[in-house]
Amino acid sequence: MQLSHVLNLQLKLLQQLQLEQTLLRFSRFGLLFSTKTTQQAEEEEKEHTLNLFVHDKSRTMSSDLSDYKIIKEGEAEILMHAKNEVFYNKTQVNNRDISIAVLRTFISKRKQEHEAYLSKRTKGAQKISEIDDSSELVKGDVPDTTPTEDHKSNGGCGEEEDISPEERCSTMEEDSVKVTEECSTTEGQINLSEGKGQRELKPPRVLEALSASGLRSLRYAREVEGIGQVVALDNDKASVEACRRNIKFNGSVAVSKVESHLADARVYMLTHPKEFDVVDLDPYGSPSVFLDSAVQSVVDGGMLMCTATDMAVLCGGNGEVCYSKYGSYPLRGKYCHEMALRIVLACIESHANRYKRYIVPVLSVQMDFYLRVFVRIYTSASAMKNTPLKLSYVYQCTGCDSFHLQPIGRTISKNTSVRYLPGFGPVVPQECSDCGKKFNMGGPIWSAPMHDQEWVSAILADVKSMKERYPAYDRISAVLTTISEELPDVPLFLSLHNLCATLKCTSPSAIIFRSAVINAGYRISGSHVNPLGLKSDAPMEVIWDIMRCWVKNHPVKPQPADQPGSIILAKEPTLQANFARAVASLSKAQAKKVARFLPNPERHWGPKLRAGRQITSKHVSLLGPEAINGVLNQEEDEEPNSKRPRTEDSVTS
Ligand SMILES: C[S@@+](CC[C@H](N)C(=O)[O-])C[C@H]1O[C@@H](n2cnc3c(N)ncnc32)[C@H](O)[C@@H]1O
Ligand SMILES: [Zn+2]
Repeated sequence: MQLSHVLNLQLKLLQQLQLEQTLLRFSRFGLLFSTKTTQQAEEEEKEHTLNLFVHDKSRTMSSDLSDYKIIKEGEAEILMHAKNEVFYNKTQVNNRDISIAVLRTFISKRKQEHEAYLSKRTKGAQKISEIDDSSELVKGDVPDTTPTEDHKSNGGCGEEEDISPEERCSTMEEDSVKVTEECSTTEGQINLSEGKGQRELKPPRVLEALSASGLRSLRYAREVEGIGQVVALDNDKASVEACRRNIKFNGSVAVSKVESHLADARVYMLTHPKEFDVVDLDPYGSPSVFLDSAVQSVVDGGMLMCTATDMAVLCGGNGEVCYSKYGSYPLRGKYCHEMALRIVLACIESHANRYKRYIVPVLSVQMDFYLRVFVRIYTSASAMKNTPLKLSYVYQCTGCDSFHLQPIGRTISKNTSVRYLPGFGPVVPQECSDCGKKFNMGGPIWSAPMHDQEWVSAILADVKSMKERYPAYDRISAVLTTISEELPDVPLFLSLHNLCATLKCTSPSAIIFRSAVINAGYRISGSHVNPLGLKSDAPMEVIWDIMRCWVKNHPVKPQPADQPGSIILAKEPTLQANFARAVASLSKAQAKKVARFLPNPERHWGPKLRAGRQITSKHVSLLGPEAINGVLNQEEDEEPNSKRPRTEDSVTS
C-alpha cells in the first residue's frame, strides 16, 4: 500500500477522533488511556510517528514520503526507503520464520525445564526435611534449598555447594574423570533468570546483535508470546535511525519491548556477559568475527542463533579463506552445504570452549543462499572434555565419491572413570582402497548430531499448529519435514549421481538404491540440503558392492583401465545386493506425498548487499553465482533465466 494512501486513511480517522485528543497520554509513544479501541490507538501511533518523521530534521534520509513504502512481514511493518531496498530482504523471510518457530519452542522448553527443576528442588527439600526431622533437628536448622541471588548457577551444576563448577573441575585429573559428571550441566537444564537460580522464570531476553532496520526484532516482539525485552543493535547510524522509527511505527507492544542501540555488536556482547537468553547473529557474509563475543553473551542453557551467507567460502571456493575465518578446511564434495553447517558448528564450539562452555545444536538448516544454526550453550569444564569426540577430519577421495571420517579424540571407559585420548589414525591408507587415488583432508567438522530430533518434532508441530502465522509456511514446513527424517547420527551424504558418474553407468532410482542399502542391513535417509543426497551408515565398500551388482545388470561401455570407475568395477562384489523394493525405501513424508523440497518462490531469490552497494561480478562469493547471474543478466537486458544454472533447490520431491 502507498504511504500517502495510508496517511489519508489515518488523517480521516484522526478527524473522527478529534474530541478524544485530550485524552491522557502517558508518554509520546506510550500507552493510551482512552475509550479508543486498541486498533485506533495503534493507528494514531503510526500517524504520530509519520508526522514526527516528516518533521524530523536530523534524519539522514529523504523527507518525501512518496519515497517510502510500508513493508509488512508477519505482524511487523517497516517503513522502507525505495532507494535503499537492502533494508528489506524478502528472501530472509524463511530465515525469520524458522527463527520465530525455534524461539517459540525455546520458550516452551525453557518453561518445562524450569518446572522440572523446581519439582526436583522441592523433592530434594522434602527429603532433607525428612532426614532432619528424623534426626530431631530444630526447625530452623533445615537448610534452605531455594537458590539465592548470589548463588553461582551453572545450569544446574554446583547448586548444592558454594563452589563454582570450574573450581570443582580444576581439582580433577587432567584426562581421567569420574563418569558421574559432577560438573557437567545436564543438557536441557536451563539458567534461571540471568544466571541466578530463582523460583520465578523471567521472560527471555533476546539480543539481535545485527538488526538493520529491526524487522526481525519487531517480529520477535510482536509475534512470540512470552518473550521479554528485545535489544536490537547496529553499528550503522542510518539502520539504527530506521530501526527506531520502525519501533514507533509498530505501536505500543513494540515500543515497550524493543530497544535499539547504535553499537558495535562485539563490544556490546563482550560487555554483557551471560546476559541474554537468546543471541541472534544475522550478518552480511560471515559471522566469524562475532562468534567469540556472542558465545560469552548467552546465559547458561540459552541459545545462539547464527546465520552465515558466505556459502562460497564455506563450500570450498577458497579453502584457505574458510580456514582463516572458521579454522576448518572445506571440501568440494556434493555434501559441501552440510559440511558448511558442520564447519560453523565446530567453529562455535571452539569459541565456546575458550570459556569452558560447549554447544548443543538443536537445529541446523541450509537453505536458499545461507545457513542458519541454532545451538544452546552451557558451561561445564568437565563436559567440555567431550568436544574432541564430537569433531572429525574428513578424508575425501580425489578419484571416487568415497569419504571417511577421522574423529579427533576417543575415550576409554573403565568402571566409573573415563580416559580422554587422541583419536587413532589415519582411518584411511595413503591410497583409496576403492579406486587407488589420493585423499584430500578437510575439517575439522562437527560430526555429532547437528539437530535434536525431539526439538525438530516440537518445532514442526508448533509450525503446523499455527500455519497462518508463518508467511513462509510452505517452505519452512517442507524443510523441517525433511530434517525430521534425516538420520541424526550420520554426518554428510552420498550423491547417487556422483557414484554413477564415477562408474559411468546409468543411475538406479533412489528407491531401488535405498532398497538395496536397507536389504543389506543398513539405514538410509535423505538430506534437507540436497534432494539427491543420501545419508547412510553403510560403509563405502558396501555402497560400491551395491553399485557393482547394479552394473552387472546394467553394463557400462569399456573405460580406460586407470580410471577410478574401472578400478572399482574390476573388483568382484563380496555382497550380493538385493534390489527388491524395501518397505522403508520411501520416507514417511515421501509415502504420504508431503512436500519436502520446494522451488524458490520467484526469480533472483537471493541475498542482498550492504546498503548503498551495487552488485557486480566481484560479489560472487557473498551472493553466489545464481544471484550474480540474475543481476548481471538483468543489467545486460538479457533473458534472466537463460544463463542460470538449474539449482538443486528447484527440484521437487
Ligand atoms: C544482514 S543485516 C541484518 C538483517 C536483520 N537481521 C534482518 O533480519 O532484517 C546485517 C547488519 O549488521 C550490521 N553490522 C555489521 N557489523 C556490525 C557490528 N560490528 N556491530 C553492529 N552491527 C553491525 C550492518 O550495519 C547491517 O545492518
Ligand atoms: Zn577412491
